[in-house]
Amino acid sequence: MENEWKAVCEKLRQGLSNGQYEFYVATLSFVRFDGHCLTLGCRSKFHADWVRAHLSGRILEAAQERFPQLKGCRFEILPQVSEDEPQEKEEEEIRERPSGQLTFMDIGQPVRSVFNPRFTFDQFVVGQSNQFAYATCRAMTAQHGFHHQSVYLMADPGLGKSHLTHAVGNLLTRQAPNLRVRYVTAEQFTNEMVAALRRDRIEDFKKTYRDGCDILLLEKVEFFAGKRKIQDELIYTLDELLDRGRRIICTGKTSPKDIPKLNRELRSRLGGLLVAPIDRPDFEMRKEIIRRKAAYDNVHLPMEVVEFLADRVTTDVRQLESCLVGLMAKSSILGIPISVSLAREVTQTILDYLPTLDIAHVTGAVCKSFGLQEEDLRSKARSRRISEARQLAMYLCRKYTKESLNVIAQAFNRSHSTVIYAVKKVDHELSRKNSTMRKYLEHVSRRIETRCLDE
Ligand SMILES: Nc1ncnc2c1ncn2[C@@H]1O[C@H](COP(=O)(O)OP(=O)(O)OP(=O)(O)O)[C@@H](O)[C@H]1O
Repeated sequence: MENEWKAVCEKLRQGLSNGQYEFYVATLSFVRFDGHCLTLGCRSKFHADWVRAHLSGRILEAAQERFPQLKGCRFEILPQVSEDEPQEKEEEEIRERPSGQLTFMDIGQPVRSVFNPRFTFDQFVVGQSNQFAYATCRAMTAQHGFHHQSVYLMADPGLGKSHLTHAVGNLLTRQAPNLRVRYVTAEQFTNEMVAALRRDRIEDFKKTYRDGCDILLLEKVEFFAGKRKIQDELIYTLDELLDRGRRIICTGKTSPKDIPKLNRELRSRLGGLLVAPIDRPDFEMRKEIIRRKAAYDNVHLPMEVVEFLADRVTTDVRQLESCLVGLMAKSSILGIPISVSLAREVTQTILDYLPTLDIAHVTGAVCKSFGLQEEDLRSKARSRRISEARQLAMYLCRKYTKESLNVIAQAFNRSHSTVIYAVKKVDHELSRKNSTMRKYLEHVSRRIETRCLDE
């Protein structure tokens, strides 16, 4: 049975960030499976609460593949026993403790909704980068709205496509329980169709999607690339739905025209939806996202920690969330307060997929962004543009590389006190409202991080 649980963990690993997996799933222990209920052990109430709030649906779904007949899961908070205490004593203590103190039911019932309860409009932070996407999704849920256009949400991973799609699903199923809202990923759609073909039930499959659906939420359409037969079926389904005035949300990482191996008709159907792009959040939005997510978990974060995280994690919101989750977990599990130094430790671990950067990476990215040559940064030139670029480069070398102040100073042909001054100056500029330095920083950081990911 434990091996079955290990397989479930592997499955869960695929959908989670490293941080979430290591902190929350790898630390769960298999306790028992009684034929209907899977009991898992947690290390603390925080651990159990968090898993319950965030992972319950996923765990149940993944475990049902391995534990047939599984109806629900139960979480027990395992007592922290020192290693030299005998096993029997531990078991006896557990038996003696009133059950209410030791365990609490979690998932218990089968999942009622496919929609993640955390993904609501209230929990979605709106800013310049996602305003239009938010508005189009909101309009879709307006009860007396005149504007019910179908939408194609387009964004890089981790920027909120699923969040908005689930928010529509959550709200519509609450507002109008009789509305048939069908949520499916392109992969699930494909699997269902293949299974229907195998079982000679393709007519049922078509009915489900064409007749049994008022709103179709279809995620990650790039999965259809190269799957001709599935694409043909999808075209008919989309046509039927749109002809009947049904609403559709599709999501994808790129514009439909850039999805490879998609047939022309499907490309044009998807391209005909209202395309709503989502861009990366800026610094202020990232701060608000962190604040709101921490507040949701009833965790107070000092402002300097919020700013540290928003500054350090610029790639996507999922990454930001992983760092926050890791930070809250580490603080709770170790029983130490949340601080910038703890945040630094956690982000380092979580972001260490970024290869170690050197000074050349950083100066290369700065020069590209500012249209300068590397010699300009080392030269005596003091024009405003070169000075700003040089100071930013020094600041980013401190942020991204492990080099000492002296090594950085030498690389720029300067003294180590000049580097300290540059870092302070950039910090000061960043703290100003509407700081231009912040824009430069975001631009160059993105260039550096994207380059890392490509390597
Ligand atoms: N504007 C936002 N406000 C609050 N949370 C956000 C926002 N954007 C993204 N998130 C959070 O970031 C995480 C990743 O978002 P989501 O799963 O929606 O990304 P996605 O674009 O669907 O990514 P993928 O293409 O990898 O599936 C989620 O936990 C989501 O709640």
